[in-house]
Amino acid sequence: MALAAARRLLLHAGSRLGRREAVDGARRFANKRVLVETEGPAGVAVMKLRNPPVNSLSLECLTEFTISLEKLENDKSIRGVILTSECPGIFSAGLDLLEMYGRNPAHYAEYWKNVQELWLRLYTSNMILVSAINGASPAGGCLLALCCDYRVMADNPKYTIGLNESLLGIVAPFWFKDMYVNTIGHREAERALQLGTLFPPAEALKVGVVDELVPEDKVHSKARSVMAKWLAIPDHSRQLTKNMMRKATADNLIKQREADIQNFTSFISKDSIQKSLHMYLEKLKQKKG
Ligand SMILES: CCCCCCC/C=C/C(=O)SCCNC(=O)CCNC(=O)[C@H](O)C(C)(C)COP(=O)(O)OP(=O)(O)OC[C@H]1O[C@@H](n2cnc3c(N)ncnc32)[C@H](O)[C@@H]1OP(=O)(O)O
Repeated sequence: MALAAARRLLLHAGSRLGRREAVDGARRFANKRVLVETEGPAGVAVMKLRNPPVNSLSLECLTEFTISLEKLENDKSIRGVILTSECPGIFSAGLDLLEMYGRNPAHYAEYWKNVQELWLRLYTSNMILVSAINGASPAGGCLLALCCDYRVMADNPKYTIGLNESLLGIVAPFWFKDMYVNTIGHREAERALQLGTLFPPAEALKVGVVDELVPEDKVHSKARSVMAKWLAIPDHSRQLTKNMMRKATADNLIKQREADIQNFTSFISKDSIQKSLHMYLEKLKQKKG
C-alpha cells in the first residue's frame, strides 16, 4: 500500500521536474536512486543508477527504476535507453541482500513481485536498450545487462559479470536461467550457473555475456554509436522482431508469477538459506578487513 502511494508520488514529482528542466532542450528527471537524462532530437535517454555504495537493487531502487522506465515507455519521443551507473567501478551489485535476509515472508513476497516487475518491463521493452557496463555486475546486475539488446563493457579486468547465485548458496530462478541460456547457449549457461562464474571482461566477451569491450573512458561513446546503428532500423520491424524473440521467455514467467513468488518466499525463508546469506554477508564484511 505504502509503496503504491510512493509510486504515485514519484510519478507526479518526476513529471513536474521533467517539465521544468525541458526548457534547456535536454530534459532530465531524477528520483533519488535513478537519474534520467534525455537528449532531444535523437530520442535517446541515458538512465544512470545511483544507489551508492554498490547500486544494490533495494525495494526503493527497484521501484524508482520501474517508474522511470514506465515514464520513458510512455514518452513517444524516446526510442532508446542507455543503461549505466553513476557509482564508480560498480554497474550494480545485484539484488539487495538485505531485502532477502532477516525479513518476514510478506516482505520477501513484496520484494520479489517488484523484481519480477522490473525484469518484465526491461526484458519486454519496445525501446532499444543498450547497457554501458562500467563496473562490476554480479547476479541481478548481470540480469539488468542481459535484458538489454546490446552490452558494451569496460575492459577493466577488475570488473566481472555473471550469475553467481550458486556462490551465495542460492539458486538463480528459472527466468534468470532462461535469459542466460538465450544469451550464451545451454552448455555455457549450465556450467556458468553451477559454478557461479563471474567472468572478467575478456572471458565475458568470448562466451557472449557481453557484445563488445572498450577502454573504460569509451564505454559511453561506444554505447551511443551502437545506439545510432540500432536507431537506423524502423521501430515497427525491430520491435516485432524483438517481441518474437523474447515473448516465450517472458510468457514463461507471466503465466506463473504467483507460483514464482511463493517459491521464492518459501526458499528464501528457509533457515539453511538464511544461514548461507548470513555467511556471505559476513564474508563481504571481512573482505574489508
Ligand atoms: C528460488 C529463488 C531463489 C533466490 C534467487 C535470488 C537471486 C539473487 C540475485 C542477486 O542479485 S543476489 C546478490 C548477488 N550480489 C553479489 O554477490 C555481489 C556482492 N558484492 C560484491 O561482490 C562487492 O560488494 C562488489 C559489488 C564487487 C563491490 O565491491 P567493493 O569492494 O567495492 O564494495 P564492498 O566493500 O564489498 O561493499 C560495500 C558495501 O555494500 C554491501 N553490499 C555489497 N553488495 C551488496 C548487495 N548485493 N546487497 C546488499 N549490500 C551489498 C557490502 O556488504 C558493504 O556493506 P558495508 O560493509 O559497507 O555495510
